[in-house]
Amino acid sequence: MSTNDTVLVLKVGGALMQSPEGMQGLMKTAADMVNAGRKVVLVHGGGYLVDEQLQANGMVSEKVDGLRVSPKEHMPVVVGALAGTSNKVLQGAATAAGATVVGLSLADGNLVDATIKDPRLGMVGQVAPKDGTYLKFILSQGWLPIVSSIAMTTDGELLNVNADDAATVLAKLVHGQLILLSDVPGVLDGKGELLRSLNRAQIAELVAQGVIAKGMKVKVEAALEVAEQMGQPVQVASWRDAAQLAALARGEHIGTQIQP
Ligand SMILES: Nc1ncnc2c1ncn2[C@@H]1O[C@H](COP(=O)(O)OP(=O)(O)O)[C@@H](O)[C@H]1O
Ligand SMILES: CC(=O)N[C@@H](CCC(=O)OP(=O)(O)O)C(=O)O
Repeated sequence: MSTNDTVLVLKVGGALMQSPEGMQGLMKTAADMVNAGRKVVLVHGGGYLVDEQLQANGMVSEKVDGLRVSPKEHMPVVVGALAGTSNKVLQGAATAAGATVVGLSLADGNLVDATIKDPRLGMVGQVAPKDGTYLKFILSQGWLPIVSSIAMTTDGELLNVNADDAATVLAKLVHGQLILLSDVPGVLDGKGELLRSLNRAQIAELVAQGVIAKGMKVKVEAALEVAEQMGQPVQVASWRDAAQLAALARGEHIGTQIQP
């Protein structure tokens, strides 16, 4: 059961940063919740900005099954875009909305164990929960942590973690309620209609049919893993819709429920 003490882990994708109104609406919702005593962790991507910055630096980037192949020489740009610009742009918007913000990454405070996921993907990280002390301290102060998906190996090598996976690991770390917010209202069927609820078998069928693909495949798989591990549904919804955000603040279910 979710209570006022349950940590809400909200993940936002990179498209949010391309929408000033979307960003303002989401940050107002988050800041109001925090200032009302809710514990909220904001985890973010920034895929669009990574694309833009790699291109501006003359680097060609490709994704395999929704994951960015990340050669070592791309990492300074990737880290700059995610842990730098994206994190600070979001911090600015949340500060303006009235929250006290700590901007950090998965590499901070021993939060996660990070290793290379698959050498064929380069410096893409796979993460597991490690120590929640730092995050819980930030939350105990009534502050809003905004976390980028850059992680670090024990040897100090920086890794690029898909932001849906980053949100997953933090939800597990604090046993929080996970909500993945994207630029679509939720998981859509072949006709573009919102699917209110999905279980493992239904997801497998939609993936096999190619209806759930690309970034949504990573998202739904991450959501299913958390839902099953924690025995509670994970929501996939949109940051675009003010009514959905208001419902979210009231603790109502929005978008698609990925069922355990
Ligand atoms: N069945 C589906 N329902 C909704 N979106 C889908 C589906 N299949 C693929 N997608 C794509 O997945 C995108 C969301 O994933 P992604 O781009 O990774 O979002 P974010 O950057 O917000 O994490 C949608 O914008 C859409 O283009
Ligand atoms: C390994 C991997 O795919 N990393 C992602 C991290 C950012 C991300 O996930 O951003 P969105 O949430 O906006 O898609 C990337 O480089 O794009």
